[in-house]
Order: sequence, then C-alpha cells, then structure tokens
Amino acid sequence: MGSMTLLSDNSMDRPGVHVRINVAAAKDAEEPADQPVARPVGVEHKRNGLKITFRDIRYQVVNSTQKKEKLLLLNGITGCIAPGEMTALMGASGSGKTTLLDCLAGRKTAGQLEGEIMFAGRPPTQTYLRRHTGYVEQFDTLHGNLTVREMLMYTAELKILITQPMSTKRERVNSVIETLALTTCQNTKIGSALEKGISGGQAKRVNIGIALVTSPRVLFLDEPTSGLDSYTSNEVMAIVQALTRSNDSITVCAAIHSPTPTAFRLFDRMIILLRGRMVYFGEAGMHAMEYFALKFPDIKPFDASRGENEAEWLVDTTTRADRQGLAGDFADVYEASELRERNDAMMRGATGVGACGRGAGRASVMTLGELEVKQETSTPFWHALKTLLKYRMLTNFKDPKFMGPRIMDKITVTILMMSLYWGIGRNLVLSNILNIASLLYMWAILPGFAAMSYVPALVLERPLYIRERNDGLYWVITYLCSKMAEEIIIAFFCSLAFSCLVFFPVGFSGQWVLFWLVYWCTMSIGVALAYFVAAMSPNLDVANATVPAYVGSLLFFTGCLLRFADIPDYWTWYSYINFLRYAWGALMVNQFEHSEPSDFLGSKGVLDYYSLAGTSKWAFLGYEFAFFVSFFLLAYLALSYKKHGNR
Ligand SMILES: Nc1ncnc2c1ncn2[C@@H]1O[C@H](COP(=O)(O)OP(=O)(O)OP(=O)(O)O)[C@@H](O)[C@H]1O
Repeated sequence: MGSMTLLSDNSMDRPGVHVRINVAAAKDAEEPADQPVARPVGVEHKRNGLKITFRDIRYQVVNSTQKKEKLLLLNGITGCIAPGEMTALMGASGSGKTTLLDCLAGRKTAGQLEGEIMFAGRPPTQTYLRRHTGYVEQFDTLHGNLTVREMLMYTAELKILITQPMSTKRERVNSVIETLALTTCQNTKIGSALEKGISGGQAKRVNIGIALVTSPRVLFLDEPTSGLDSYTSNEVMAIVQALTRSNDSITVCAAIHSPTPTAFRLFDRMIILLRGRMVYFGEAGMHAMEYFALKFPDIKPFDASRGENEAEWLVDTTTRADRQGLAGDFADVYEASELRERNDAMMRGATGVGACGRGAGRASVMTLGELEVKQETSTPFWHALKTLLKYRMLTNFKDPKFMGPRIMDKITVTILMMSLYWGIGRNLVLSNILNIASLLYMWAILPGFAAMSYVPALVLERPLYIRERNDGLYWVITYLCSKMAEEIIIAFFCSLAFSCLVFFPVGFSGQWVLFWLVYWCTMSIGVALAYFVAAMSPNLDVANATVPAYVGSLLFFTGCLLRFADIPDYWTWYSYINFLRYAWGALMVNQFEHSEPSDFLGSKGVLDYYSLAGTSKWAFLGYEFAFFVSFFLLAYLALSYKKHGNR
C-alpha cells in the first residue's frame, strides 16, 4: 500500500506534461473469477477497471428525415475493451463512433439495440452504468457560476455515498485536482461562452474530473480533444492514459476523430469503423498501417519519411475509401481476415476476466453489492436537495446577473403603483372604485405575466440537467424542488417587501396578509407554469412564445375586463380554470367585503356587480394553491417523461 508518482510514458517528449497519479494497491485487484462477489451494499471498495466485451452489436434508428425508414447505424460490431488499456474508436466523420460509445455506455435513449454487451462477463444494469462508469461528453456541461473546486465538490457530494465522511470527499477532490493538474485554476470560476472563465483545456479536464470523482471502473470519452490545441490535447490524453496505467487500471474507451500524433501513440488498441461496420480491431499504431498496407496493396502506403502523421493517414485512408464507395469492401475484408479470426479466438476467452487486449490491466469483477443496487442515485433525496441548494442556489443568490432581473421589474412596478395610486384605496367614489379594481387587476396579473422570465433558467441548462441525470446525480423531483425553492424563496422576500410598499401607501382595505399571499402564490404558480412549459418545449423559442400566449388568454377571463356575468356560456369553463380569476377575485373581496357602496352601477354593490358577492377570499386563495400543486405535478411529469435530445 502506498503512494507514488507516475510519469506518463509519452510525457518525456513534451516538456511540462507530467502526470501525477496516486497509486494505492488494490485489495481485490486480481480476483480470479467472473462471478459476482458477495459484499455488503453501501461499502466502498478499492476497485479496478472492468473488461467490456461486445458481440454482434446492431443498432438501428428511425431516420429523422424519413420517418418510415430505418437506418442501421451499427452492424455486427464485435470486440472487447480491456482494463488498463486505452482503446480508440476511430473512423470517418459519421461512421458511428459516438453511437457505439453511447451503446456501450448505456446512454442510448432511442432506437433498437441488439447484440450482447457484457461488463466483466455480466450484462450491466442501467443503474450500474450510471453509478460505476464515467462518461465525458464532447461538449462541456459545467456550472459556469461555480469554481473548479466547487464543481468537483458538488459532484463528489452528490455521487459519493453519504456514509463516507466529508473529509473523504475532500481528499478525493484534492486527488482529482492534483491528478488533472488543476491546482492553479481550482479557485477560478468556470465561466461560460459569454463570460470568460477557465480555458478550454481546463474545462475539458474538469469534465474528466467530474467523471473521476467517484473512481469509476470504466471511463468513456467522446472526442476528448475536440477544440483543444495540440499541446493541451496531448496533456489531456496523457492524463487519461496515466489513469489506465495506475494500479486502478481503469478501462478507457475514447471516440476520437483526429488525434495529434502524440495523443495517437498513447492508445493501446483501436477500433476503426466505416459506415457502422468494423474495418479494423487490433493494436494501435503501426499495426493498423501494416494491416491496411497488406490487405489493400493499391493504397498509397504510410510513409513516415514524408512527414506523414499516422492518425491522419488512417482517417484519410478510411474516409477516402468511404467516399469511393468502398466502405463495404473494407468491412468484408476485415470479416474474412486472419486478424478477425485472432480477435474471435481472443474473444472466446474474453467473456470473463480472461485474455482481452494485452492483458496489462488488472481486471476486477462486479460485486453482488454493486449489482444489487437498484437506486439510480448514490445519495438520498434530502441530501441531494441540500447539496443542490448549497452549491447552486446560494451561488445564484450572490450573482447580480441572476438576482437583478428577478427584482428590478418588481421595484419598477412598485414605484409606479405607489406614485400613481397613492392614497386612492380609501376613496370610494364611483370613478375611483374602477381605479382600485384596475390596480388590483394589475397586482393579480403581473406576477403571472412575469412567468416567462423563469423559462430560460430551465431550457438553457437542459444539456447540463440531462448530463447530470445520466450521471445519476439526483432524482427528477430533487432537481425540480431545488429549482422551485430557488425562485420561491426570492419570490417570498420580494412579495413580502413590495406588498408592504404598495398596500399601505395606496391605503387598501382588508387584510394585508391576504394581499401579500395572493401575490406570492401567483408568482409561485408562474414559476411552476414556466417550468412545465419549459420542460415540454423543444427549445427556448417555443417556450417563450407559449407562456405569454397562455397567460394572455387568461386575462380576458378574470372577470375584470369582461364581467363574469357577461362571458358567453360556452366560455365560462375557461374562467373556472383560470388562476388569475381567483387571484383578482380574492383581492377584490378583501378590498370591498367590509367597505363597499350599497349601490354600484345598478348592482347591490361592487362585489355583486363583478359576481363576487358571497365568495370567500380564503377559498379563492386555496384554489390558487391547488393550481400551484397542479402545475408543479405537470412540471414533474414533463421533466420525467418528455424526452429531449434523444440520442
Ligand atoms: N435518427 C437519425 N436519423 C438519421 N441519421 C442518424 C440518426 N441518428 C444518427 N444518425 C447518423 O448516424 C451516423 C453516425 O453518427 P455518429 O454521431 O455516431 O458519428 P461519429 O462517427 O461519431 O461522427 P463524428 O466524428 O462526426 O462525431 C451519422 O451519419 C448520423 O448523421
């Protein structure tokens, strides 16, 4: 047992790329059988990489442009990925690399997948994949407002078992920061496309760090070097390679389009795809070039003396073959090759922890405890909610760009109402009663209208939400509660302050507490409504158009613009399911129940004129609350079942 520093094999030719890995000997590193091992659930063990074997993978989807047609994106893919090795998925653009990676990682949400995929000889459950593998997406999905350290701690607190003490989580994050050379930027804000934070290379390493925080047995990476300069690409890949070489021997599989020559040499094994079929599976580097030179003598051979780059040569050669319509021939030649026979022989012994790859890694097995875990998240609801609020809500509350838009509109409206309507609440002459009713109408509808401002918060962070759900960080209900809490807490304080600043200066009658609660409740309905629409809508444009269209339609049915008695019979139902009607009705009853003139425009009073006589303001507030609960449930169902970004 101990700790040492490994220097990546290839780091010597690139000054500055030093990869530090903490190596601790694994207790169960070389378990011989592929049978699950009985260990108690919930106890963390030192774990090694798992061997992945896949046989005859076929994956087809409905063609997105021609719905009646099915497309076979992967056909007859057979191979294995060994622990302690880096396996590259290569091939021309559109050849199916990401598709295969997603199939292996259990991240496909659409289409039909056939064939056999085994992790250490056993079919993995979705829950197992969420909890024990890491997936680094091609595009960064990070919280721009958090620092690098906070982002990693946030993930650690959500993914590492709650039974582990905080000190263990901190140590794990420290180790990841050190391993990924993130020490210098650990306290820098991540930033976003519009607000500069850490660099692209650092962001990529943070993404890898997120996957590593829980010591996954398998790490999948989709285009880990895209958008990075060659030095940073090499650095990132050297770090990943060092993870496979450590005693953890994790299994690494990366879809990579055009690696730098240095990054290319870090791979041990390579799968090359063309039009969804395998055209090469074997050792990486010169072995692949030799294979193609032998099988296709007409191809211009690779010539290092001309300064050719191996990765580029392979991609160019296979892409040219694809363009010339030879993809099928390349795949057929591989099918009939002795390389394929050798691979098949290797595969026959590779289902368990037997030979696969060069056998450098120490294969481990799944434990019964790991397989028995049914819960997709590692931490309970209350802990995840607390963590989301601690990292996301508190950071947002300190951000003027988040708080400003949520407060400024209410300050503006409050100033307008105070200055325009000062003292009018006590004057009950006919013309003034109409002014009071209009002011209460505005007080009721404005928070409903403000609902559209909550839409972007959910739609824009959808990729982040999808990634975090795929990583098993929290339940849907946890996410929804944290987002609602964030807005409802702000709404609570805003409504409290602004209702005082309007109610007393204007001189309204009735109970201030109802005046305040109606405002707060309508704001909360607006949040839940916005989240429901945002969760249902395919993009921001649709959501932004839907909310005002819906709320706008409600304005006609509150009973103020058109009296309830004057609404045509065939439309009255819409008035009953209009939360703004109950908001305005409650405010009117509160204002006039004890101080209305006995005669008003030919009716027995103001409330009679507006068909509100005999109604209860508290019952109306209760109906409002029921609308809040309904929209909350609809938002929950939409977030749970409406799938966006099918892959
Ligand atoms: N639903 C679909 N309808 C039509 N074509 C689809 C569908 N889903 C995927 N494809 C196609 O499948 C092919 C494989 O996509 P995939 O993302 O796996 O390719 P890739 O090798 O990773 O490409 P790149 O290197 O450009 O990222 C692409 O040509 C893509 O356009």
